[in-house]
Amino acid sequence: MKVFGAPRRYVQGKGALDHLGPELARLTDTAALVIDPFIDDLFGDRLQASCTAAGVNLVRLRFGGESSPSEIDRLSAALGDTPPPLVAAAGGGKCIDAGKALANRIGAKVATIPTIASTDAPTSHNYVLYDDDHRLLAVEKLPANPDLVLVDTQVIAEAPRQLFLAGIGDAVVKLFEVERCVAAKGRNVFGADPAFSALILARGCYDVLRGHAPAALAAVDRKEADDALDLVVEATVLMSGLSFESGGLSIAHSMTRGLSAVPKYARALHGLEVAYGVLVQLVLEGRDADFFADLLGFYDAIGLPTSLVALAGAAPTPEEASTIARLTLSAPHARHFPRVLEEAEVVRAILAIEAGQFADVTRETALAGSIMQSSAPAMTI
Ligand SMILES: NC(=O)c1ccc[n+]([C@@H]2O[C@H](COP(=O)([O-])OP(=O)(O)OC[C@H]3O[C@@H](n4cnc5c(N)ncnc54)[C@H](O)[C@@H]3O)[C@@H](O)[C@H]2O)c1
Ligand SMILES: [Zn+2]
Repeated sequence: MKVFGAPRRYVQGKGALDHLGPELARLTDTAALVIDPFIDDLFGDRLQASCTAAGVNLVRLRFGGESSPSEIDRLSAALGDTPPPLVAAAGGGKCIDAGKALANRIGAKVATIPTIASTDAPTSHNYVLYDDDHRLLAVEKLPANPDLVLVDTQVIAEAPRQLFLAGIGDAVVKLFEVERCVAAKGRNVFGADPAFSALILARGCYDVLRGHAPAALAAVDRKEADDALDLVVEATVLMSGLSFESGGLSIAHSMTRGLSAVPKYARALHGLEVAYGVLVQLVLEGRDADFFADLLGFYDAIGLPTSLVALAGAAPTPEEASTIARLTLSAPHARHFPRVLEEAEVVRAILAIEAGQFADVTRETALAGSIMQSSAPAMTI
């Protein structure tokens, strides 16, 4: 069976925050709002006013900083005995995930209001829980994707550039991962067959980023939403999220399992880690020199990392490269590749990239993995 999941309604534009009230009024007359304290100070009163004008009673809860069971206990207790039928969350990925966890706990609908375009949390039906020491505990699932995603592009334009760049990195890899998952007949995030629509969205996402990411970053530098930023936000928040959930993942996201186990890379932003990780995937796929010249030109133009030195300021030791390769291959999405990968070839790819040898290693691994050409049914658009 193939499954395609998506939010019920997506609203994006300059000044979208002022539409929160009318949008929530379509769903409920009472809502809780889990809100990043920084965002509450800037926009909390404005969100409250929009809801009051639309007849929606909004209970504001300031987010404590971690998407953890103890934080969900605290937020849930603050709502008392009559929890609202909808939980909205305004902030970064952690705050949104805490809002989703709270909603799941009390059986409420979900609305997300991302204030940075850095992750796929706003549209997905997943949420990530950590313990109070910031260690990953679990990835949980909501019964459905959010009922509403509301994105104010001016808020995103005023947020930090590096988080916007990380969102671009997380989105640019989706085409290559969905292609591999589809070709390998892998499973998407719903545990089902990938939907062809997800591949089309991943292709559209990639094309938007290649065409408009530099101009969108310039808009972030000016702190002013424009048409380029508008398109890129739709790609990084909506298209990226839909394409990975319904299309599936591959080596690029599997690399985060290896990178997060090596202290010098563990603190890098997720989107920058996967932007690097997809280079390892593409070397293993056997892409040619022209392909890399084109893609690396794009990376250089916008500041995405083309090596681990660029990601975190230090090259891996051979032992660290082995650790990264071993843990990467233990990730479930690593099976979404047309052949079974050996640890040694992943290590070779990692070390070759540090030496700037993208296409040299390509020839070697392409020969070693020649079954890839014959067993991968190409899905072209
Ligand atoms: N649910 C999913 O599908 C999914 C997918 C990817 C990642 N995640 C999760 O997302 C989290 C990471 O999210 P993130 O990268 O957004 O980081 P984050 O949520 O930690 O936010 C980063 C910082 O940005 C600040 N911030 C938020 N909006 C701002 C604004 N407009 N201007 C200035 N600062 C602002 C926040 O206060 C915070 O300090 C992780 O916990 C990860 O597990 C979830
Ligand atoms: Zn991601």
